Amino acid sequence: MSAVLLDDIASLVTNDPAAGPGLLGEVRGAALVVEDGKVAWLGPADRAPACDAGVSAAGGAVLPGFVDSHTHLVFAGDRLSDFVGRMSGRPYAPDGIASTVAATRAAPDEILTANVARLLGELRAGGVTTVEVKSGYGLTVADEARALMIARQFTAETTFLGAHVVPTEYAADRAAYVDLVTGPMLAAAAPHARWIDVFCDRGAFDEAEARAVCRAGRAAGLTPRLHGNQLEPGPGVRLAVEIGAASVDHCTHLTDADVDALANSSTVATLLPGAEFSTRARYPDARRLLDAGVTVALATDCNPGTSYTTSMALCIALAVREMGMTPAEAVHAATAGGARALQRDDIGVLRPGARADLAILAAPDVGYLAYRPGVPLVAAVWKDGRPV
Ligand SMILES: N=CN[C@@H](CCC(=O)O)C(=O)O
Ligand SMILES: [Zn+2]
Repeated sequence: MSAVLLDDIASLVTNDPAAGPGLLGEVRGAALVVEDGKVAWLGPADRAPACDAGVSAAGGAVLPGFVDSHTHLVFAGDRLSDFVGRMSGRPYAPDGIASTVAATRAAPDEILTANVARLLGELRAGGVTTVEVKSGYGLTVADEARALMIARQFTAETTFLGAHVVPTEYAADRAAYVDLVTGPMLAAAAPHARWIDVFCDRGAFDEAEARAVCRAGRAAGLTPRLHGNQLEPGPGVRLAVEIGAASVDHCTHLTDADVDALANSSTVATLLPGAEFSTRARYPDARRLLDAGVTVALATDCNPGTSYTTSMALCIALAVREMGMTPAEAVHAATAGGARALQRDDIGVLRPGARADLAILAAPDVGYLAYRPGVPLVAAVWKDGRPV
């Protein structure tokens, strides 16, 4: 296959400290060569090798494609009325999930598949090149397996979230539902999933239930990741660290002990500011986590209940404006941080041998993603070395 030179890059974010200074490993006045879907070379433009073809970045910034490590894309219907209620002061509660479960169970495969495709198109247009997708709005053996099979058509990063909430038909017997999730539902889901997740929070699952779900998932070959500490301080972060989860997501209400535990672990803290925006909740304190040495990721949490956005740029802007991150830290968290949360080293970075997944901005610096909030700055997206 022929080599393609991407030239006229004002600022190239590599996330590779060997390539340039700072957290982002930035090269100014750069070029990048793509071959066979991978990065073959990058560096100052005046040292670029000759190539068969060339593309101009038109003086824009180029960065690794965003890695969205937390989404719930397989659903039907919407929850606009919940959102409107919250904007008038009603608090978020997980019981709203039941209405999305009902709509999702009733929807034919074609509707769910088309919905995922539409949302993935939005994510892609906004610069996301890798996406994790959870089940969790089926909550029966057949509906959870179906959600994962649909998600698998689009991504290898699929997550079994049968333990999202206890569905209404099991309200009188929670233990029976945990048995279902850790038994027949897990058996049906595992062939279609890489990860297992559990919502460990008020109104969802307690520590013992969450531990049982994670243990069963690990025994079935899935790696745990958790929703934790979204609604109140609780056991989620502690449990995630204890079991060696890849990531604990939300992290809005943390104790000093939680922050210490994360700092001394390999578990990533994935922050989801779209959820705080759309539930009018307090934002997580990213500064506190970063200063303690915790690895932080940013993700959209795209779902109809708490965060119906596909815009990673919005998440970056909120992280900078509301959570104490610098623009560089937020961009790093949305790229390299997401890759860490998915335990991937071939994405979230641009260096020779990495996947040529990248976004080209109609702006000269990635700081513009926060500086110009709400403006669609992603001019082009390449996945595996090809414009998409
Ligand atoms: N918090 C748990 N799950 C989703 C919300 C699901 C919903 O309300 O539909 C989240 O990550 O925010
Ligand atoms: Zn979630």
